[in-house]
Amino acid sequence: MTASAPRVVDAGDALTAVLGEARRDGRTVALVPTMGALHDGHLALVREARRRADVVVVSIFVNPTQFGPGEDLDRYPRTFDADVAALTGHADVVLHPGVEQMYPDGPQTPGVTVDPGPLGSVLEGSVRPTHFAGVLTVVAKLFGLVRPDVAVFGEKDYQQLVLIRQMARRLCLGVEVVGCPTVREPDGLALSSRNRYLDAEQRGLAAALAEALRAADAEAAHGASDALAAAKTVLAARPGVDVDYLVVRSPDLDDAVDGRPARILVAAKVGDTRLIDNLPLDLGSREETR
Ligand SMILES: Nc1ncnc2c1ncn2[C@@H]1O[C@H](COP(=O)(O)OP(=O)(O)OP(=O)(O)O)[C@@H](O)[C@H]1O
Ligand SMILES: CC(C)(CO)[C@@H](O)C(=O)[O-]
Ligand code: BAL
Repeated sequence: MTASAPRVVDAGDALTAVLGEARRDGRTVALVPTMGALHDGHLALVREARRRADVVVVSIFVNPTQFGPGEDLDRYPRTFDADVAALTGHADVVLHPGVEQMYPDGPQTPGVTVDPGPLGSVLEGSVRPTHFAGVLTVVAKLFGLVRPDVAVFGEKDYQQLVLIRQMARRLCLGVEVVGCPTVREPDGLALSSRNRYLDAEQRGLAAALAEALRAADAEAAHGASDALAAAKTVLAARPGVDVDYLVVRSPDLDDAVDGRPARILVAAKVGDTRLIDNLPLDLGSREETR
């Protein structure tokens, strides 16, 4: 049997019709928001969506409001036909809205921007100050268009996942936000659409991010400072990796406490390409382990 291609719709009547039909039949709907240039990390989210709902909608929209001035909005990879082909047999609907449909009154419409609060200004937000307002606003709009029962996001963008969970809860959006573990290359590099910007030498250097996180994991039983020190040692040996931040935080991104689960998060530039990664850590405490 040949797998059927997903139905491609924009944010107009066809979307309303296809979702209305599903709802009438009592089927549940999962949404996987993406910016396209799909890879196996995205497909893992789509498979999780399939496990959790009857109808799987994947949105492909390169959202201008989450890119700051001088960022890569114009050169962000756009591979729509290949994306639809990759989703064949996996997704039911591809939502591909136009910018004017998502922002009918212009991208910076006063009164419709979601405020990410203090967590939006740290870590990624300290380097990309308007980024999370753009992400949360477009995700809220996608939730409004699709009204999903479940929405699936990757842990690769961990701060984004925490903020979207907060938004869904605080705005009572009635959607279950599910996080999926990061899918990696064999050397540990987290799959990312931006990896295609890397040349061969940079690609080699980029593996240092995951290597540093693994080194932290190996020391985690000794507590947060030993874990952090191990990761720093790895990154210090790679001068071509320009670290923006390397921190250990609680799963909610508050300060980490030894003896508890935590996350280590890293962001670095390799050439002109900014990469992020993170890993869960199970922190022991020095007193217990020494
Ligand atoms: N390696 C990965 N494993 C699991 N999920 C991922 C991975 N990469 C991206 N995702 C998730 O896919 C969703 C869509 O992300 P997006 O389209 O921005 O892809 P991306 O590869 O993260 O691109 P970018 O290079 O812009 O960061 C997000 O929820 C993101 O966290
Ligand atoms: C969630 C998202 C699709 C919103 O544009 C984007 O930030 C992404 O791809 O992670
Ligand atoms: N995956 C996060 C999207 C962004 O960096 O804009």
